[in-house]
Amino acid sequence: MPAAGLDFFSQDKIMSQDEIVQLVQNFARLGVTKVRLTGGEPLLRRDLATIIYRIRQIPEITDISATTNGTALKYQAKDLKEAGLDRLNISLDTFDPEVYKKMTRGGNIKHVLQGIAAAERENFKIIKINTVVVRGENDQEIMDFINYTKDHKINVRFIEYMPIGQEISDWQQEYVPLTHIFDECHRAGLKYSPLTLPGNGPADNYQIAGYQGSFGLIHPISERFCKSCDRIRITADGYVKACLYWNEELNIRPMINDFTAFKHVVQTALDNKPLNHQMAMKNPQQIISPAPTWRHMSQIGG
Ligand SMILES: Nc1nc2c(ncn2[C@@H]2O[C@H](COP(=O)(O)OP(=O)(O)OP(=O)(O)O)[C@@H](O)[C@H]2O)c(=O)[nH]1
Ligand SMILES: C[S@@+](CC[C@H](N)C(=O)[O-])C[C@H]1O[C@@H](n2cnc3c(N)ncnc32)[C@H](O)[C@@H]1O
Ligand code: SF4
Repeated sequence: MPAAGLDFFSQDKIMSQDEIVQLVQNFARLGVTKVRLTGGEPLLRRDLATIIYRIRQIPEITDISATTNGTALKYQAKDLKEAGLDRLNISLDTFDPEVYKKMTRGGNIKHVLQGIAAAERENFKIIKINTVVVRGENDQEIMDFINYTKDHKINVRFIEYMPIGQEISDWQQEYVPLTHIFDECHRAGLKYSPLTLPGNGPADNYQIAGYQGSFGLIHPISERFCKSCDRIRITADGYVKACLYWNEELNIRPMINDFTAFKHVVQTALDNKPLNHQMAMKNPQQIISPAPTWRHMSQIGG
């Protein structure tokens, strides 16, 4: 979220429930089997559970997950599970209330911890915590997160800070290579082994012997995973965004009820998708320019 905040879209600008469900049906016809509801903040949508329930009725969709900041989860975890949500990823970058407040620009960590506890009670297939490691902010807490996995059946994923949007100018100051986490484990004498978990994302997962939970590394910068990228993003206002780092967006909202035109837009977005984000990293200003479609990470959803 940028320091200056963001305006909420007006109601007519975001896709309706029927449009979202039809959009997923179209993607199911094109072979998509997995859906993630992210944000913005998905739990701000009052009809989220109904959307999940309706997506659950699409036979081709075998995996429904959501990524949330967790603050409203204590009220909604049960409904989301009952609606058919399989998996939940919750963002938590720190255990320190003051650092949390600073990193989230005013958030209250108590609500998130209550949300995580509510989710744990609901028996989701898996709960993951997303922790973006930012130099000088939370990189001192890596062992706290590792230790958290001892008694929590949760997968903590350390994510390399990615320069998206305005943050791009100073990203190297914020960035911590994730090999640092292995160093910390070695220093603490902790032995870890690789692990396979439910999920479709790019994380490499590990578990420390005897711990209930596990940890994962998502390293878009130090070790690119673009070669295996099979994700396509649709923004809340109905644009196809084929790559996190790519500025191009195609408006698919007008084609939702015209499958041939819909398919054509998806194909065009995929044809135009960059091979990888190397160029963006090398010379970001050239690629991610403040074009009309330019968005912050908090608007794309990861
Ligand atoms: N550059 C890049 N980063 C990604 C991509 N997918 C996920 N990430 C990073 O990983 C973070 C967590 O992603 P989530 O959307 O919570 O889930 P995931 O790990 O991809 O998916 P699952 O493994 O299915 O849980 C995102 O916020 C991004 O920082 C990708 O395709 N490209
Ligand atoms: C952008 S948020 C959107 C969903 C939801 N509002 C939330 O807070 O989880 C999705 C994920 O993106 C990750 N993220 C945000 N900014 C990032 C950055 N600059 N680099 C890498 N990951 C980032 C967060 O950890 C979060 O888990
Ligand atoms: S192609 Fe884009 S979205 Fe896919 S992994 Fe690479 S940077 Fe991420």
